[in-house]
Amino acid sequence: MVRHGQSEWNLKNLFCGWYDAQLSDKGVQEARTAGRSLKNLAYCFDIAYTSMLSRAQDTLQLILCEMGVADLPVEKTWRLNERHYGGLTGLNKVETAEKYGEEQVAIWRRSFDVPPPPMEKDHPYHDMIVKDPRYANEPKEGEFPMFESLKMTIARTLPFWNGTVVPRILSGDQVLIAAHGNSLRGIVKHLDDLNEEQIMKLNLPTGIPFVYNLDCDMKPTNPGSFGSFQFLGDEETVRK
Ligand SMILES: O=C1c2ccccc2C(=O)c2c1cc(NS(=O)(=O)c1ccccc1O)c(O)c2O
Repeated sequence: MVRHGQSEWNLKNLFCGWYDAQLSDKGVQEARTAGRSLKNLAYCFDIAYTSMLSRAQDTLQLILCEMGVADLPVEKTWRLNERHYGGLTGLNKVETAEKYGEEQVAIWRRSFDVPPPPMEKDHPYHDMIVKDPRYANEPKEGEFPMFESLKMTIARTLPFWNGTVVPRILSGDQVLIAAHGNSLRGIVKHLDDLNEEQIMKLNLPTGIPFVYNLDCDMKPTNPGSFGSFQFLGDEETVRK
């Protein structure tokens, strides 16, 4: 699995969520480097999954090109999208604190199930996101989020993991997932049976692939430092 490379909004430290920010130049380089390390380590995949957002899709394409397998089957799902930050989408640190106060920010930072405020109809990015043709078929009516807590994000990512990825892996396929910090947290929390505090401490670095080897009970077999995945290439700090 790999978290997308740095995006233009990561660079500006803005809440991005479902806004379709592009990769920064650094993010493009990170994705290429990830592809080269996967190629050098002779990884080969039968299928790849990614989100509906360009920063993850482009990271995946750059990786596949570097590996020389640009024609690998790819499936895209909203369930791998980044957490939806609701009304905070597009705000930076100062604007968030100004608008909601340091106290509220501190509560949000340490909460697993406290959601941000919803993205209202008059939000600058509301129509751009809700009316995007990429979401014509899904999420289904009533499933389209206007805000998500981390708990809510994990709850809509795991049905994809259990319903689509697990059968693939049990059939013997090697799977590559290019997604986002919080949707990948959901999968890691599930595989390593982490509690809420542990998963909130885990900050996956951008563009560094990490590997799970799973047994026939879908339990991780490789021991690891934090959780049981292992980073390829140099490991950055993965804790806050
Ligand atoms: O306000 C939030 C927040 C609000 C609502 C849901 C989740 C979070 C959240 O997860 C979070 C926040 C702030 C910061 N740090 S910060 O206050 O320095 C900050 C604020 C705004 C934009 C970027 C920043 O780095 C974090 O590191 C977070 O993980």
